Amino acid sequence: MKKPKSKSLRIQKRLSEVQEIQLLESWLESNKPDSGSNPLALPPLPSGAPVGRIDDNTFSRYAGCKKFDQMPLSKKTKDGLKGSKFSKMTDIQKASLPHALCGRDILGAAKTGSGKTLAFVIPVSAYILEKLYKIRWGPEDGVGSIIISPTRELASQLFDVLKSVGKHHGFSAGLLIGGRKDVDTEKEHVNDLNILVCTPGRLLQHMDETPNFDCSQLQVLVLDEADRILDVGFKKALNAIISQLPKQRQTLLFSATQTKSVQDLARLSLKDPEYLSVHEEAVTATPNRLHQTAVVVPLDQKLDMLWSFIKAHLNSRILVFLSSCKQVKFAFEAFKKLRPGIPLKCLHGRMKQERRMGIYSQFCESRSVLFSTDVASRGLDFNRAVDWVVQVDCPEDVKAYIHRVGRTARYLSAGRSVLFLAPSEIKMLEKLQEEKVPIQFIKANTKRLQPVSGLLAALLVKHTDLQSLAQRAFITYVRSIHKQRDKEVFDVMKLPIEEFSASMGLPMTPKIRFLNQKMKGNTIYEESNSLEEVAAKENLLGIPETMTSAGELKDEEEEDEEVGKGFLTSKDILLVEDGKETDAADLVPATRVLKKKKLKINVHRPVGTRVVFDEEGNTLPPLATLADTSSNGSSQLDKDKGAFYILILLYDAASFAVNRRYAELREEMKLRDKEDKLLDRQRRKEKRIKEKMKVKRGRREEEDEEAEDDLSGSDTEANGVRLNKKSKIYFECDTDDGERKVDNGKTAFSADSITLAEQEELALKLLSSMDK
Ligand SMILES: Nc1ncnc2c1ncn2[C@@H]1O[C@H](COP(=O)(O)OP(=O)(O)OP(=O)(O)O)[C@@H](O)[C@H]1O
Repeated sequence: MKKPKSKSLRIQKRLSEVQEIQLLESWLESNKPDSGSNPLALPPLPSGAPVGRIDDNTFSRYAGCKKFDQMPLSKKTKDGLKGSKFSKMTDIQKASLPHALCGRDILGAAKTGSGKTLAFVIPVSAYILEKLYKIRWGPEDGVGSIIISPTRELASQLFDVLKSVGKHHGFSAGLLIGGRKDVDTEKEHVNDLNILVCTPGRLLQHMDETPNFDCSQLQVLVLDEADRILDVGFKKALNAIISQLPKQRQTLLFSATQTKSVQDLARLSLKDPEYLSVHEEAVTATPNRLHQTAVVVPLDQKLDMLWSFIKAHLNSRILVFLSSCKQVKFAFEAFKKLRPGIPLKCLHGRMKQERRMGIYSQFCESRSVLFSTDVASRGLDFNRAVDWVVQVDCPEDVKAYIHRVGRTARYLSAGRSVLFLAPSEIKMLEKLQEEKVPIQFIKANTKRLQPVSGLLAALLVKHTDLQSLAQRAFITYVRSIHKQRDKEVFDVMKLPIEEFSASMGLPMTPKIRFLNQKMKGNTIYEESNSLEEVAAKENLLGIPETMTSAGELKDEEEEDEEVGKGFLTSKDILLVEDGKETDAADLVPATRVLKKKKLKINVHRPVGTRVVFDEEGNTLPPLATLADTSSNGSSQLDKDKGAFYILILLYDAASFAVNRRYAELREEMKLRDKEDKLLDRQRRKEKRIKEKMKVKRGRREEEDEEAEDDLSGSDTEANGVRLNKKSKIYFECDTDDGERKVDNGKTAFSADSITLAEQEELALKLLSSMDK
């Protein structure tokens, strides 16, 4: 009896949905604007209308809308947007939403922090919602939409936005990222999800391993940071993913630095894509509220400069970019021990995922300094609260620069950035300017530089683990420069190797084999290696570890050692239909110096003399100050407290201390070496003497036997014994100087130094004494 009742209820429900759709269609029809009518005057959509996609005819109507309210979005989406405090659309949202809602493929480009996320999250949720309503999309229909992000943190952030905007909806969504342990539980749930937010590696893993994983019904594919995902680092993984997706789908590509490569786009089988570059005509490629500066800092002073910068901005939230995990680890560990007076954190691809997420949220919440690799360079929003972006290591290209600085000055907020350029990297400044990056070149104020090299040297003596970290960081940095593609900016032969090593507190310059070979004219890694090959060899620079599938697997392996923690964390929520939330995702010891370069720092200079460097790294006359900006010569410090002046200072005392310490260490090592050699020589000498003695003793015994044969008498045995005994004493008390002590205290010469005649004479004496 119950069955027919529930069936009738279902029919009733379906009918009301059909009525809702009809209501919407009639509303759309009746509200069709006359040409020239003001789109802002559109009345709101009927409450609860299941609006998703629009057709080409209705598209133009929404082309001029400025608010989310005016768009053909469902009440639930609008409520979600309102709840997240989004009302006015940003330029990219205005430009892309109507197209996206029409089901068109889009290549969306807009400056960093301009709201691209919503530009794809809204159509995705709108479309999935529409599907849910119109064709009764259910778990059995499989995955309807996939959003791919290059990093785990970004995927997680996207997922949060989706949750917030889709709060009132009933679709299910899941976060699939590397570094999470409970893949099996993930496999059980993944088939029930309508929307997947994922990193390429993990998605591919599910495609390969999860039974019945079905993407054949996929409707919308989104690539956030599209140029990065289409880059060589992800090429194989992405090709494998694409090969398993249906060609009939909508594809949305968004990035601040969009790809226009025909080859890339062909891989994605885009259909007449809309290229929406809202800031293409803009004077600058970066946000207008971002104040960008660059300063020339010799490589061996970059740590001094960073330390001074941090000490001068203790009340700021600072994001520091370094080029490799090892450098991040070293700078973080060393600076932490030096206690700058502000909390320090670090983020890199070799960290366990939970820790990464924890650090990310902590940095969003409180004032601190975050040392990071490029893993944090794209997409992350850090609560729009980053005051400063400091690029200690030069970014690999202009794109990387734009994404790094884009972590500040997001949406309507302001921000500042500073780029430390080594004299050999100055070409980067030109490249940035060519790409419409309004960067102001400033000179260093040497007065406020606080050198840390001396302190680091002392730390490294105390903490051997830190010394090994420093060595690795040094080698990784040098190698990364060698592997950079842009040889105009990066030239490993121009690096002040010894000075750089000393600036990290290292007592000796670590040996770098490839550099040695390069100097001899043979490079280990050919310059013609593709980035992909290089990336396969090592995860360096613009290829953050997490972004390569290899990197992700490694992290997963590490994490697999940890048992018992589930993948269904509170951050990965499946929004289930009833609205309830369900839990868902090289060191060679330093012995030889490769190239003797003349130290720029004159150690014979009297301590306390101030040295000022110009932008080429050359010394300037004493007390030259570099505080003025190049353009007007006015003191930037006076103008703006926050602006960055550098600061070079009394370098002598520190460098003198470092050099003295190195000299002491060298002396100590020389002494130990000498002692070891002496000991070894002595041991070998003793061995030789013993062997000779053995031979002599044998000869002596033979002679004694002969003598015995010549002698008459009855106590031969006793005599022989006595003779042997004396012989033993005679030879056993060898001294090092070739003298032998006999048991009666008289000195006798060794068998080596007495002649045969003397030996015979001695034997006769002994025999005669025995006769007595
Ligand atoms: N319409 C809007 N109204 C108010 N705030 C918005 C709006 N759209 C986006 N934002 C906010 O602007 C900030 C930047 O947005 P988002 O992260 O989407 O930028 P993006 O263009 O994707 O940046 P990136 O290029 O770095 O990835 C976020 O804090 C977001 O909440």
